[in-house]
Amino acid sequence: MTQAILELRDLVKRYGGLVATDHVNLAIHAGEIHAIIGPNGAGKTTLIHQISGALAPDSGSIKFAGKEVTRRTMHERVAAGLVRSYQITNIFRNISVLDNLALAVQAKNGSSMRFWRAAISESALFEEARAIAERVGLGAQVTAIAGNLAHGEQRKLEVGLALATAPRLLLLDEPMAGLAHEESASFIPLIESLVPSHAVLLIEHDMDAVFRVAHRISVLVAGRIIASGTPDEIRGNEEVRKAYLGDEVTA
Ligand SMILES: Nc1ncnc2c1ncn2[C@@H]1O[C@H](COP(=O)(O)OP(=O)(O)OP(=O)(O)O)[C@@H](O)[C@H]1O
Repeated sequence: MTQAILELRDLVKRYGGLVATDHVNLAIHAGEIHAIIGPNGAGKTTLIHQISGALAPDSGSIKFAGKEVTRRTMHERVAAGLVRSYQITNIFRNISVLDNLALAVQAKNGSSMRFWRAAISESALFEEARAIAERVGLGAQVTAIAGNLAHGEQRKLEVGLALATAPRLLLLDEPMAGLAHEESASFIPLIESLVPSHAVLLIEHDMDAVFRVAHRISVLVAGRIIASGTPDEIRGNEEVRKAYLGDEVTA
């Protein structure tokens, strides 16, 4: 097994009397797609907020790439390569796909002055932006105004914006929510293509997609991880069936 890129130890988050994250221990390995599934209200969003840095845990620790990041800001985590892909809200809707990506690449590189300094750096910027557009399947839409893209294409652009920050671990929070069937289907190869160059932590309600793309799955119920394993192991786990899956993935 490769080394863990992300390690959660005894993570706890309470909302008043409710324990939304109940002593969670979890290791995500470099190059893997790791999905977290669980019923509504299980604590998936709360967990991903703590990993991204949007929410501070009450106790426990988060280690990323061997370093303690529990009290690090979201910005510091992004700089270290721990990046969450936001749903659409990140996109500048009035500019092109390529300009959106170029701005994200520029942001990663720091100074806004650098953008104007030399033609060579500007062309390198757009070259990188174009490569990312290709990578997320938007190569033919680079000149399109982002706000005019179809919903599924905007989701792909969001992933592209996250990729522009050169993440080591990408947090994908329900990337397929609200997508039509064909749009979801075209998202699956995109998620698969992110590894092994990036690790992916996926939260997704579409069980068919999860069981297809994930290398490992952790099941969260009432704030606790009740099982972690390969899709086959999770499918065959009695406790998981009883607590959550039922007959949903018995095929
Ligand atoms: N800010 C908050 N204050 C109080 N309770 C909260 C808060 N945010 C979430 N909760 C509660 O914590 C529990 C976990 O919520 P969370 O949104 O993390 O679950 P989830 O697994 O992401 O659910 P879903 O799949 O429906 O999005 C739920 O019982 C929820 O009602």
